[in-house]
Amino acid sequence: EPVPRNVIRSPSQLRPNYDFIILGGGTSGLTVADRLSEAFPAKTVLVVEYGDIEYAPGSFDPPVNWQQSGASVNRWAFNSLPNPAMNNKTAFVAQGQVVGGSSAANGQFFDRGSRHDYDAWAEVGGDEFRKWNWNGIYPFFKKSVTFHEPPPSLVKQHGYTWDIAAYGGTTPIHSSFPPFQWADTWVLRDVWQEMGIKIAKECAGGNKQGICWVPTSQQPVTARRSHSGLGHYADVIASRSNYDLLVRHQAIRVVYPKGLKSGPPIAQVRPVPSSFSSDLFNLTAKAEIIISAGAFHTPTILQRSGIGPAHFLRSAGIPVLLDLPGVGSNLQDHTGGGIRWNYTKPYSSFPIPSDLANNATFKADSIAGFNETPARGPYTLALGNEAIYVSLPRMTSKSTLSSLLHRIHQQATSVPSTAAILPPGPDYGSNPSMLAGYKSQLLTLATQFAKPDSPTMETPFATSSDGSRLAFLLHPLSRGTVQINLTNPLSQPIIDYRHGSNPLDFDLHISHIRYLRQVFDTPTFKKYGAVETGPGKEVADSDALLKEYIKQEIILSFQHPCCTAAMLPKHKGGVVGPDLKVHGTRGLRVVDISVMPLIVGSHTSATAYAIGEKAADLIIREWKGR
Ligand SMILES: Cc1cc2nc3c(=O)[nH]c(=O)nc-3n(C[C@H](O)[C@H](O)[C@H](O)COP(=O)(O)OP(=O)(O)OC[C@H]3O[C@@H](n4cnc5c(N)ncnc54)[C@H](O)[C@@H]3O)c2cc1C
Repeated sequence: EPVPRNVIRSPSQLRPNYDFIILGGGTSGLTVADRLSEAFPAKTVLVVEYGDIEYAPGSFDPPVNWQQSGASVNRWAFNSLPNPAMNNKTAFVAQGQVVGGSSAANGQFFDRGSRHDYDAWAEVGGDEFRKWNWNGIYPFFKKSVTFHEPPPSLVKQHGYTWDIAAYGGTTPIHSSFPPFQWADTWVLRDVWQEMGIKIAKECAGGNKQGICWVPTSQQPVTARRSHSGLGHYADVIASRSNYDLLVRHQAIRVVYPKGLKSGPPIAQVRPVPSSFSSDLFNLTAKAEIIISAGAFHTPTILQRSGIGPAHFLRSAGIPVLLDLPGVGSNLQDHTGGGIRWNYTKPYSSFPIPSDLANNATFKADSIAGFNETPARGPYTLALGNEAIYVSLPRMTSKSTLSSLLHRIHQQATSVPSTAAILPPGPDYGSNPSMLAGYKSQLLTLATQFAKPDSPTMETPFATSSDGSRLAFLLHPLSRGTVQINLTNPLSQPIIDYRHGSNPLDFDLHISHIRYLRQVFDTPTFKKYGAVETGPGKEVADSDALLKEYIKQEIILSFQHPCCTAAMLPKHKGGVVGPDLKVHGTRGLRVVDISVMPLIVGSHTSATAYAIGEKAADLIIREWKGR
């Protein structure tokens, strides 16, 4: 397809100024840009995006680049600092670097959190933040996506279930169920039911527990990826003369020439690649600067602007404009270890995932099938479509749960222990606002963990003949940081997850793995002679050995970094208020998943869209008629 005329590559093509300037053209950023340019035909919107625009949807998708690893043209790949509590292992974590952001590079698993996850945002924040509870965000989930009901033939073949009441939007962000499932999906589906886990009809409507079918963020029929670069830019741009997109440019910082109260600030931007600070140029917004550069880059823009943890900024030689220690703190992500096994009795399901690697004819047919219309075969599947979600009360004994909750309360109510969990120093562990915020988070999570319908563990499936399954820790208690690189503040940030720095995360992992091991007692696993290869009974029976196993096996990022510019009151270490305005500033908002105060118990793209939709609604209400 031709590149639309509004794609801009050089500053000379820009208008003299814009009403709204959005820094980062990813999942949430383009959602906001689309809605603002639609609502205000007489106002101009500019998006500044680091990456390029890709007009071959699918070119970094299957079959060419299926389940890619490492960096590529459309994504950054980072290694975190070593995690001392995890045998000093580093996390590998990617971020979309393209128009569409991570929605153009992700695994397309398109679930939403439980209603309790969003209610927890409101609870941690307090009364002012109530509009972000489940009832407040649910309409924006519905608006954010067009769900395509599967045809009866697929429903019959795979048993897909859904509840159309959870959807209802007409936005060209599409979700659907693929025509294909691996044959051995049904093995684990049987196993979960034998363990007493119930099949849920729909998990996107706030009640998320049990065995869930999860749609993929893709077009039905063609099975091509649906992402914000298409649905919130390419698909809508023909009718918008007020929506510009500047690609291959990096937002460096915002500047308040006349002080914080006379915003909006100026945005300073430079081309990519660039090694000269003289390449920097200014962009002027009449209404607002809106930051949506993702959980790693949003805090770097703020920190380079002098908005962030004061002591750290001074050590970086940056004049402090605003002391907001929450900028770049509160980093969360999902981690997980799991169980492994081999089948010892004949296991004849075909096809299973390893057939793509081992069976050349099957692989060739799968590639051909993906390119047909309608598409068929395993490459229509992206990351998969099913998972179980289980709460602590449904997996552990009452005494294990109450001991865990007791220890969370102890951490929250004793300042020395709360402080010892956070990063050390005056910006974090000895900062009263950061302590107050973390204490609230712990107490809120303890309440949530006690609820039988609030899952703490996700395990996606299918299996394969040599099986392994992971237990995602949906609500971690450890908190990390993102900081600009002191030797080169314009380069990529330093990511310090600090996984396991709250030792109770190990207790959660231990509960999850012990629970998952019940698969070995099910008739279906016995039928196939499933033999456990990890962790094994001896290890699993010992807290100490199981902890070592977890350290060894754990995956340290499921690619869901978030929460680094949290929506919380300032006295709780928050960066933005309930209207997503940066505390103490004028004309500056953050609208991406950095604003989550607590990570949700789900993959994060659907929530990124919903945050973008709700942010746009707030901004439109404020500027209507002005
Ligand atoms: C490999 C991978 C797999 C994933 N799998 C899934 C999945 O299966 N399901 C799911 O729901 N979620 C998944 N996620 C997570 C999900 O996609 C993201 O959490 C979500 O899309 C983030 O949205 P965002 O708007 O906050 O940021 P992004 O969509 O990442 O947008 C940020 C944008 O800002 C741009 N940018 C950054 N810095 C600058 C700068 N200084 N100047 C200008 N532009 C800048 C980036 O290039 C990017 O386009 C995955 C993510 C990755 C990376």
